[in-house]
Order: sequence, then structure tokens, then C-alpha cells
Amino acid sequence: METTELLNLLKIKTVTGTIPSKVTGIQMDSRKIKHGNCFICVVGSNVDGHDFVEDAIRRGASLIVAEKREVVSESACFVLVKDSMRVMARFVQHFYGYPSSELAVFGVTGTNGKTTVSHMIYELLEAAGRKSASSGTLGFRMDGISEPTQNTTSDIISSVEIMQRVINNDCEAIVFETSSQGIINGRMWGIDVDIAVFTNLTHDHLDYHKTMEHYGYAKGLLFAQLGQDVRKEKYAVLNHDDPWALAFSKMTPFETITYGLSEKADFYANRIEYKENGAAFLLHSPQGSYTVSTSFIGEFNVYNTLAAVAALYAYGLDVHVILQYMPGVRPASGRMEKLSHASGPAVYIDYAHTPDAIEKAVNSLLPFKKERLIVLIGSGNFRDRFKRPMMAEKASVADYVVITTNNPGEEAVATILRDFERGMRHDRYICIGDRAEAVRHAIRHAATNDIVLLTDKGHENTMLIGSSYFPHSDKEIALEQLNLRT
Ligand SMILES: CC(=O)N[C@H]1[C@@H](OP(=O)(O)OP(=O)(O)OC[C@H]2O[C@@H](n3ccc(=O)[nH]c3=O)[C@H](O)[C@@H]2O)O[C@H](CO)[C@@H](O)[C@@H]1O[C@H](C)C(=O)N[C@@H](C)C(=O)N[C@H](CCC(=O)O)C(=O)O
Ligand SMILES: Nc1ncnc2c1ncn2[C@@H]1O[C@H](COP(=O)(O)OP(=O)(O)OP(=O)(O)O)[C@@H](O)[C@H]1O
Repeated sequence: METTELLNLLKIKTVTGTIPSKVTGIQMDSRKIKHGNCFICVVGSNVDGHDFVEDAIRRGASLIVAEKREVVSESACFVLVKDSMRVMARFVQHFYGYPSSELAVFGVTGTNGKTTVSHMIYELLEAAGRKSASSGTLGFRMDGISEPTQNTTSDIISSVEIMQRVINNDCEAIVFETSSQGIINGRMWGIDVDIAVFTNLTHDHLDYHKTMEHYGYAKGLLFAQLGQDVRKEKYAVLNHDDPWALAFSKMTPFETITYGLSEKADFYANRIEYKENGAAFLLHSPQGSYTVSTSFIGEFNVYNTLAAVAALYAYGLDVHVILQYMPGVRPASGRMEKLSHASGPAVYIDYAHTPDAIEKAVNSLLPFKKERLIVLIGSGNFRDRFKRPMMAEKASVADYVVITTNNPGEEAVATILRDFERGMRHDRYICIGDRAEAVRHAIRHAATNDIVLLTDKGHENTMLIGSSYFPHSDKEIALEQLNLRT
């Protein structure tokens, strides 16, 4: 692309050096620079991108966008700007031809349920023959491929590149899981979201956001991101039963479609039958009432199902068409995933890592308890320490609790265990710092009629100890231990 085409997008800038005629790509990471690329310096939370200007030039960058005058040299053309993140969003969207405008874009946000709802939307679109993609905690998925992503919400350059691939693959839709950190850090800037979905808002990430108000504000920005151009067909899909939905509905001029268990919601469920391997209920929708059967356990998954159905209705699919494919959709990896093994206790691998998610996961298993419910909880690496006693309090409903770590990183194991212990409501628990040993203990300790719920690790297959990642899979360890019992 002509460099001047990009530079003309900016009103306030200072350019030094000879402007290269063309830009061959845009990068925020010097290690990815190729000949003729534009390198955008971003001040990060670990390091400052301005420190990598020389590296970027050595690798072939010919245009540098920076906020700090000190880095300017004669080795390249420099563009000094006020805010390089903003410039990056504009440059990269322009460079790739605004790909989100050619796709139906779903954005799913909320404290819990983003992955599950995104997974359901993606699987249902595919089943209905609407070629699609999704990007989030489980990685980038399209056409049977699954590639890991660093974040739940990827940086803007990765997302735009992904959308370009999705268009080249003739897809019509993409589902983005949008974390509050991703939104507030501008990782969604310039993405033309068509259907914004809200699951719920409860305690999490307060190490980052400090207050629930700021956390809510960050989530709300997704609904503001629908924009103001009312010639477009856009929708906000909101959980009627969550008090934050009202605030989010005020952030958009577009129609809101609500879901929940209240009869006031546009999509609501009643006559719910909870089963050990799913749920069945009566769904009431603007297109009539239908019986629904799913492989998703617990009330929270009834909400997730309603959110996905409402989002796909907003997209343009008929409710009876969506529901036709619902029985074939399996839970996402590590989300209330029941291990399949010949005998022994029922073991569930789950990703619950907030007080609300622990409560919901525990409550969804209680009706099936024959003898005891054993719950394993863990955390680490200084992540939102305030939530740990609250998680332990919710886990206390179980008959026996195994307190452990998860990705302890640089944090002292004793501190993590003590944080949890403060929230315990009874003394039927044990603290085991090493997670692998804790998982083994939970299974060894369980009788055949017990239920074991392993939370917080879900699909992940690594463990951060110190600054290094080691292989670790709750699922593999649990299956090994179960096999030893037979
Ligand atoms: C605190 C935070 O949000 N960090 C995110 C941020 O990275 P950063 O600011 O730390 O970047 P940095 O390492 O300081 O580097 C600064 C700049 O120098 C550049 N650099 C660096 C090294 C080098 O050799 N050359 C170079 O050019 C980097 O590319 C970058 O542009 O920008 C990166 C790119 O977008 C993110 O990957 C990274 O997420 C980190 C890994 C993270 O853990 N973030 C968490 C807080 C997060 O965002 N979590 C949510 C999920 C929450 C949930 O739902 O549970 C998420 O969306 O993932
Ligand atoms: N709607 C919901 N309400 C409360 N808890 C939920 C809900 N959906 C899922 N959960 C719980 O939260 C856990 C994580 O679910 P999921 O991965 O779908 O959420 P998420 O928002 O994507 O989380 P993260 O952003 O941390 O990946 C599940 O394993 C389950 O225990």
C-alpha cells in the first residue's frame, strides 16, 4: 500500500526522514517485522515497544510510528503521533480493507460463559451450513482447524489478519470472544460488530479493573461499539436477568433482544429438566414455543443456550432451524466435561474460576449427588486475590474441598492456599500445593458414588511455575488415577 495513503489518515503527526513509497505490512512486535513493514511502538505493561525500534529497523522496518521523540534517528522514516494504539487500529483496518464490514461479526462478552456461548454460536452456524470462524480462549477455529491464540481477545493486528483469512475462506461470520481487558486495551477498535452478546457480570479481574463499575464500563464499551449508524442492522443480545443489562441497553440505538428465565424476556425458558448429561426445557421465543434438548449441564448453561439462540435469531436464522441442530452440539473442551471411564466416581473437568462460576458449577451437580461432592479449587500468579476467599466460600457447599494452586507463577504457594482457607466455611478440606498431587488426591479420596468437580484448569494443558510453563492436564491425571482404581 502507498505510505501516503496511510499517513493521510492522520491529522496530527510529525514526519521525519524520507517517506518510503510503500508499506508491506504493519506490526507491533519487532520480532515479526519483514522487509518494508511499518513498526508501531506501543508502551506495554512489561516492556516499552519504543525500545525495539533498532531491532525493527535491523529486520527491515522502513516506517516507524512512535509516541516518543527520543527514538527518532536517521535510519528510517519516523511518524510521531499522540497515541500509537489508535494509529495502529486505523492503519491496520485500512491496510486490510476494513474486513469486518464484509463479515457478520458476533462479539460475546460477560464474566462467565463467553467461551461456551461463542462455541455454541459457531457450532450452530456451521451445522446450519453457514461457513464461519471463531476466535477466543479456545483459539482460532475455522474449517476444522484450531490454532492457539495468546489471549481471549487477540491484539487488533492478529484479529484483522484473522478476518482476512476468514474472508478468503468464503466464510460469512466470525464470533469474537471479547474480554474486558481486550475491550479496554483497544484490541477491538475498528471491528464493526453486528451482534453484541452479554452473558453476565460478576466478581472477576478486580486486580485489573479495581471496581465493578470500571469492569462494567469496560464490558459496556462493546455495546457502544455497535455504533450509531442506524441504517445498519445490528442487535444487542442481553441477559434480561442481570442488572447490568439495563445499563448496556442504554449504550446503543439498536434493537435489544433479551433472554433469561423471566417471562419478560424475549427468549425465555421454563419447565426445565436438569439431567446429569444435559438439560431439556421449553423455549418461548418471538417465533413460538419449542422443546429444547441440550448436552449442557446446569441452569447457567440454559442461560448460555438462550443467549446463543437469541444471537442466531438476531443474525437471521429461524428458531426452529437453530434448534434442529442443538442436540448435536457438545460442550466445549474443559467446560463441565464429564470424563468417560468404566467405573468409579463421576469426574467433571471445569473452567470455573470466579465465585459465581464455582457456585453455578457446584449447584448444577448437587441434584445428582448420591454420596459426597468433592470440589477442587485453585488459583495463582497474583490473579485477583480478592476473589479467592469468595471462591472457597462457594466451594464450601461441597462435602470435601481440595485447595490447591493453578499457574502459581512467581506467587508463593502458601499465600495462595491461605487466601482460600480464609473463605472456607467448614474444616472438611485439605491444602495440597502441587496441583497434580491435589487432583490425584481428589480422585483417590472419592468413593464410587461420589462426584468430583475439578475447577479452574479446564482445557488448559500447561502449568506456569516460576517463569516457565510445564505440561499439565487435569484430564490426563484424573484419567490415569481413575484407571489405577479399576
Ligand atoms: C497486561 C496485558 O493485557 N498485556 C497484553 C499486552 O501486552 P503487554 O502490554 O504486556 O506487552 P509487552 O510485552 O509489554 O510489550 C510491549 C510492546 O513491545 C513489543 N515488543 C516486545 C518484545 C520485543 O522483542 N519486541 C517488541 O516489539 C510488543 O509486541 C508490544 O507491542 O498486549 C498483548 C498483545 O495484545 C497481550 O498479549 C498481553 O496480554 C497478556 C498476555 C495477558 O495476560 N493479558 C491478560 C490480562 C488479558 O488480556 N486477559 C484477557 C482474558 C481475561 C479472561 O476472560 O479471563 C484476554 O483477553 O486474554
Ligand atoms: N452463564 C454462566 N454463568 C455462570 N457461570 C458460567 C456460565 N457459563 C459458564 N460458566 C462457568 O464458567 C466457566 C468458564 O466458562 P466459559 O469458558 O464459557 O466462560 P468465559 O467467560 O469464556 O471464561 P474465560 O474468559 O475466563 O475463558 C465454566 O466452566 C462454568 O463453570
